[in-house]
Amino acid sequence: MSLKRRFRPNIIITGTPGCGKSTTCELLMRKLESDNYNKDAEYSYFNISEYAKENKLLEGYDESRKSHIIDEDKLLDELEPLMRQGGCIIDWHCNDIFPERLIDLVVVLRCDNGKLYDRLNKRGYHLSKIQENLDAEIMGIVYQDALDSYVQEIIIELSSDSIQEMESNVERVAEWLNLWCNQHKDGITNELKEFQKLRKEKETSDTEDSIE
Ligand SMILES: Nc1ncnc2c1ncn2[C@@H]1O[C@H](COP(=O)(O)OP(=O)(O)O)[C@@H](O)[C@H]1O
Repeated sequence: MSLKRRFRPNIIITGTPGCGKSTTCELLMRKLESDNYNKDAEYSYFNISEYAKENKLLEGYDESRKSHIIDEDKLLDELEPLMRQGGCIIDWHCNDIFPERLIDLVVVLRCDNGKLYDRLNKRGYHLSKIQENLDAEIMGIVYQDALDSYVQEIIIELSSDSIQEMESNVERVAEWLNLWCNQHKDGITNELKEFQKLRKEKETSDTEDSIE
């Protein structure tokens, strides 16, 4: 027996590499964990590149891109049960592999090309890899992937060119999480009551069966 509804939303923070996904997620997690903004908040952060490496969800290495290839089937097998419970903050440049029913908000971070060049150059990326990412950002590939996979209403594009913008993005996402929890509170409470009632009835009938 399991609850149909999740208690907290699942969100994807996505964008071209270098747009600021990890930094934004770290700041968001710190906000959610530290202040009294939402006492009930319990969120788990998944930096998918790291998570896939740690959990051996890789299917190879792309020598030309100098990056690991993630086994998406294995990744989904691992993540789905966790996402069904809600409260997952997913950090990945790919956003189109997750089932629509499990995603509540997709945040696409965008970045000015000059700034993106500086960030990727600082990271030591080869020029061809930098160019590939700059092209992807200009063409809005990640945003288009999101539009192809989810309804437009749950997708927001946020500029992340400066620290001030990143801080304001974190505030907005945290507010949205809080709002979602408030809006779904009644439905969840009712379902939880119903769930507990059904579980109690089942336990009682199991006990009666075992006495007979
Ligand atoms: N909004 C921002 N303003 C200034 N610097 C940023 C911003 N977002 C990220 N950075 C810097 O850019 C670099 C790449 O950020 P990161 O979060 O690792 O990007 P991603 O996870 O999208 O690859 C880091 O050095 C980070 O400090």
